[in-house]
Amino acid sequence: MTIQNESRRPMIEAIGLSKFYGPFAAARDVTFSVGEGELVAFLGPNGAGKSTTMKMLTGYIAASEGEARIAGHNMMEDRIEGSRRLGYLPENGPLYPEMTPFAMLSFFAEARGMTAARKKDRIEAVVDICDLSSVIYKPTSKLSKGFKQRVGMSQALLHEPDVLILDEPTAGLDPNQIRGVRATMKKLSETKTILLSTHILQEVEAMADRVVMINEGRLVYDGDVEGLRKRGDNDLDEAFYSLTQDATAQDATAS
Ligand SMILES: Nc1ncnc2c1ncn2[C@@H]1O[C@H](COP(=O)(O)OP(=O)(O)OP(=O)(O)O)[C@@H](O)[C@H]1O
Repeated sequence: MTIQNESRRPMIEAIGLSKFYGPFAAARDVTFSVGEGELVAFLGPNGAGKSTTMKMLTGYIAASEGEARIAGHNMMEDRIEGSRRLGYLPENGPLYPEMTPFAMLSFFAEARGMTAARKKDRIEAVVDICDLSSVIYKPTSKLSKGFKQRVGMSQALLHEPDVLILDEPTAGLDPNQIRGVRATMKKLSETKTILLSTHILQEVEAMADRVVMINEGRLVYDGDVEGLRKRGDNDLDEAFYSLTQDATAQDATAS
């Protein structure tokens, strides 16, 4: 990716997002944006607040404070328009595990008001992209973790969104499956804006050229992979360690 973020149209915007559960802040004043065509890794240890922030960005849960925008649409006030542009892979994979992938994709295509011809085209397209042809008539609950993730991905891609928010798309997969999912995402990143969460550093190195990192609900880094590496004496593991020690002491700007 050669264009700097500043010159791109913002497609995913977190503007001072906070989520409180009683006195506990799962996310606190999280602000960042992802420009058109960028693939950004959303990094943080378990429990850092990645899923919570992604759920606010997609409009799946309401923010306690702040605003989420997708392609310029406020996801609380204008969620339908924003959702037309957005594909979301939730952390626990596809909905409706008792359905077959074909039944689920048909259901979502109809719910989105697709014509019969478009429904057929789009189902064929996502079955091809996600390599699902061997399982489309098997109940999703009976599929391997890798196939379940791909079913979730097919649902996220069905309406041809140009923005993708993917919550740990490689979680629980074996190395071959991870390779497949990464290849799919690299291909998708040629035409789409992608935010993907992970707590795996190799994933960041392999996929993204920008990293947004949170710890204990707060943003602790927003910059390129090289800048992150420098935070840890040229070692990503070290950078991750130091940025997750004391969230309140961190400077959230890139070096
Ligand atoms: N509905 C809820 N009620 C209370 N606490 C919650 C709720 N949802 C999330 N949390 C807490 O908020 C914090 C952030 O959770 P979140 O799932 O966003 O983290 P994460 O970075 O996605 O972690 P992981 O990588 O383990 O999925 C955790 O401490 C979690 O227990």
